[in-house]
Amino acid sequence: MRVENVLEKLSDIILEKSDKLILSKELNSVTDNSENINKNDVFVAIKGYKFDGHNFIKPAIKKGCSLVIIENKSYISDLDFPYILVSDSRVALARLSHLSNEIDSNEFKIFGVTGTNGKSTSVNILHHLLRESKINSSLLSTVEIKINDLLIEEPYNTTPSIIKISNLLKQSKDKDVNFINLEVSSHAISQKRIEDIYFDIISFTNITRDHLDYHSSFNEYEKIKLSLANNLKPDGKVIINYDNFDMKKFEFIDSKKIITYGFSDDADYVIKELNQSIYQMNFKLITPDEGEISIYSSIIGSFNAYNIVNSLIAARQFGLSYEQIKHGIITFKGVRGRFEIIPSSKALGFSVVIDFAHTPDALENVLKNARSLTEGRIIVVFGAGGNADKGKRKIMGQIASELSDIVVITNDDPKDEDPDKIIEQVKEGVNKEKNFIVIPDRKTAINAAINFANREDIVIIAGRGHEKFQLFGGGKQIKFSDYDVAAEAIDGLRRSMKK
Ligand SMILES: CC(=O)N[C@H]1[C@@H](OP(=O)(O)OP(=O)(O)OC[C@H]2O[C@@H](n3ccc(=O)[nH]c3=O)[C@H](O)[C@@H]2O)O[C@H](CO)[C@@H](O)[C@@H]1O[C@H](C)C(=O)N[C@@H](C)C(=O)N[C@H](CCC(=O)O)C(=O)O
Ligand SMILES: Nc1ncnc2c1ncn2[C@@H]1O[C@H](COP(=O)(O)OP(=O)(O)OP(=O)(O)O)[C@@H](O)[C@H]1O
Repeated sequence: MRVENVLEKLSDIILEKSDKLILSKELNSVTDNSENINKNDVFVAIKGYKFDGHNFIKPAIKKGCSLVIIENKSYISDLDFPYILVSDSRVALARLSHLSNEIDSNEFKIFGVTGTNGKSTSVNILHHLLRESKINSSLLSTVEIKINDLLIEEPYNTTPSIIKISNLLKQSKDKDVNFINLEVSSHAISQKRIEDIYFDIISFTNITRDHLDYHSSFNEYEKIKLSLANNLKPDGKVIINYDNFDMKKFEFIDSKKIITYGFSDDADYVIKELNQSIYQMNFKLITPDEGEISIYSSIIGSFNAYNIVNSLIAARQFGLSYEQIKHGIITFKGVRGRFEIIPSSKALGFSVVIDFAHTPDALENVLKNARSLTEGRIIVVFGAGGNADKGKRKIMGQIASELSDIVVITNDDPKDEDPDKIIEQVKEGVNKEKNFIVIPDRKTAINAAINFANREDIVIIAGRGHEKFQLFGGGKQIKFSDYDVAAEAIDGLRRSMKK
């Protein structure tokens, strides 16, 4: 990549350029982080939420970058260095990442899923279906980033930075991986983490309340999510959960591109006769091309029936046969921390489930699903995360107390907020006539809930799913896995019962 290539790639967003540019200058790579500069890199200054990258131009130059891309004109006056002023640094970062990696999203088949819930599960299912059919596939999801079966990283963000996505596309290309499964968060869309990535299939699972700390209103959150459709390839398809959306919202998309699914008879793929126990689920699916088929799965819940059908439609679009798909669904064991049952709880006659439900809608779904599975009681342990949407806390308290028999309110990831205040806000929604208890220490809360359980009960430990650390103020992290803590409590109980 040379300076002249950069100028060409950014031509429509360049506002001004320095007269120090040497067109033939060979550049190494591109980064927006002054800490990661290698010699001859391009440094792109991004105004972020915590920092302004423009303040790191000098350290970046000191570390050996050869070109800076900036967005804020006021930094030019004392800059005696090759620069390009652009109208949008985030767009520049995306384009230059793809340029330096020599990738173009049109070379890949990309499945992008957005929605408040169901993204990770859907992309994981499609990745599994492709892998079971011996097809190369990459997975970029909250829980894991994988190229084929190789774990590359357990990420922090749901959608990685554009630099990371671009690098993963490059690594995928080098390994002959053509299929990419990408979770797309609303933050990623608004921060242009998917700029210049065009999708073959875009799926909308549902849009319910979340992240209203970040987006100014629900309408704004919804608008951002729906705008993902602007990144559809010309021959791409859009998959929509018919039960969860007013289809009028999609009138801006050519209806020939839309494929719907749901329990509603009006959907293109109709789910029928869902039967489930705690260990398996089966349902019938009326398909437009194969008539009625039967689906068997070891992941359960009507929300997972949605996720399965979502991925099934994408798999059909990517050319898999129904035989391949049905086989893949049977062998799919679920995503870590998503209605994950701890097998050892079975020996105690009740079930302990780890679930990532951290939105009102997800909590409602998971509790309703649990209720439909047992005659016993539902015990829920949950809290609400700090530095996040405060308005959802009371609603989650209401839902928990309405839909379960015992509510144990505890800490989630308080982050920089006062944990007791978060608990108070959750408690506001709880019906005080019903059984509830506040145990701030999460380990003690999980232990208590498991000790409350009797035969046939289901204990739902909600909110943190697969996460391995609990986050407290000032960036303090404590190793904490809901699964491990619950498994230890179950073992302790089993040992004490044997005595
Ligand atoms: C608020 C937010 O979303 N921030 C995300 C954003 O960071 P940012 O652009 O604001 O960057 P910043 O930290 O302010 O820094 C600004 C610039 O200065 C640069 N810098 C900074 C320091 C320095 O020493 N040198 C330097 O050059 C940085 O590299 C950056 O270019 O872009 C980064 C890269 O893409 C993200 O990692 C980061 O996610 C933070 C960590 C985060 O917590 N995000 C959450 C809210 C989030 O994105 N969540 C969604 C959805 C989760 C869900 O599904 O529920 C997600 O996709 O993960
Ligand atoms: N299709 C769905 N509709 C509603 N709730 C769902 C759906 N799928 C999963 N859930 C619930 O949401 C939780 C998170 O599921 P999943 O990880 O698939 O969603 P996500 O959109 O990827 O969320 P995140 O980006 O926060 O990881 C699950 O543990 C379950 O409680």
